[in-house]
Amino acid sequence: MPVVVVDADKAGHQVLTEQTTKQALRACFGDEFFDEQGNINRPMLGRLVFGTDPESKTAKTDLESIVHPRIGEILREQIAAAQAKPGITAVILDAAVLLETGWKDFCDTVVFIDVPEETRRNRVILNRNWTAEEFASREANQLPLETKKQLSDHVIDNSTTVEFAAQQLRQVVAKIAESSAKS
Ligand SMILES: CC(C)(COP(=O)(O)OP(=O)(O)OC[C@H]1O[C@@H](n2cnc3c(N)ncnc32)[C@H](O)[C@@H]1O)[C@@H](O)C(=O)NCCC(=O)NCCS
Ligand SMILES: Nc1ncnc2c1ncn2[C@@H]1O[C@H](COP(=O)(O)OP(=O)(O)OP(=O)(O)O)[C@@H](O)[C@H]1O
Repeated sequence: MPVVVVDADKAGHQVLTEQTTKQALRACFGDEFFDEQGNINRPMLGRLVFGTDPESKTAKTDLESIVHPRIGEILREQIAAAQAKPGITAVILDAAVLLETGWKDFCDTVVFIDVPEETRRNRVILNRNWTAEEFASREANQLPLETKKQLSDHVIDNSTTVEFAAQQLRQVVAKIAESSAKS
């Protein structure tokens, strides 16, 4: 089943390398968030915006107001490019903040990937080198998962293997493709 995945985290990283964004971020956050080559220090910015300091919330709002419009543009472009490819069954937009940002409007259907809290925490500690605190603060900065789940059209259980989750995803994509072929 040919699908294209558009990754919002990747688009976010790309935006942080663009000159216009870097100028706006330097003006907003200062030189200390850049290394000697002029690249943004992502871990440092992450610590600020997902931190417990009183200024963290404002910093996150400032960061998002700078980067989200441009990320949205890139996502739209990537989705359009994927749709133009021959033989594509679906385009999957992978975005943690899909509902918060309104990027949901680029989609026909919203799929929630369901994983118990302890498993989620263990996976990112193991694979992303996050601490339990980093995991908690990222999630606390998103809509509550129960809300995300309620606002979604489909739920996929990813508590076990990637293969099992992929199998469910294939079924969801087939169902959507079938109903859009009918309409
Ligand atoms: C703060 C930044 C510099 C931290 O970079 P870092 O490499 O540590 O994280 P990365 O970008 O890989 O994101 C990893 C995860 O953090 C969470 N996260 C990232 N940004 C946000 C956000 N604005 N709100 C809530 N959670 C977020 C998501 O679960 C995401 O999948 C970076 O995340 C960023 O620029 N965020 C703003 C853009 C954005 O919203 N990106 C997420 C698109 S889904
Ligand atoms: N079924 C699975 N078995 C083992 N590890 C998994 C499984 N599914 C995902 N992971 C791992 O869990 C971590 C988080 O998964 P993933 O990046 O897909 O989540 P995400 O919801 O997109 O997170 P974020 O929104 O923060 O990017 C990754 O390191 C990934 O490799």
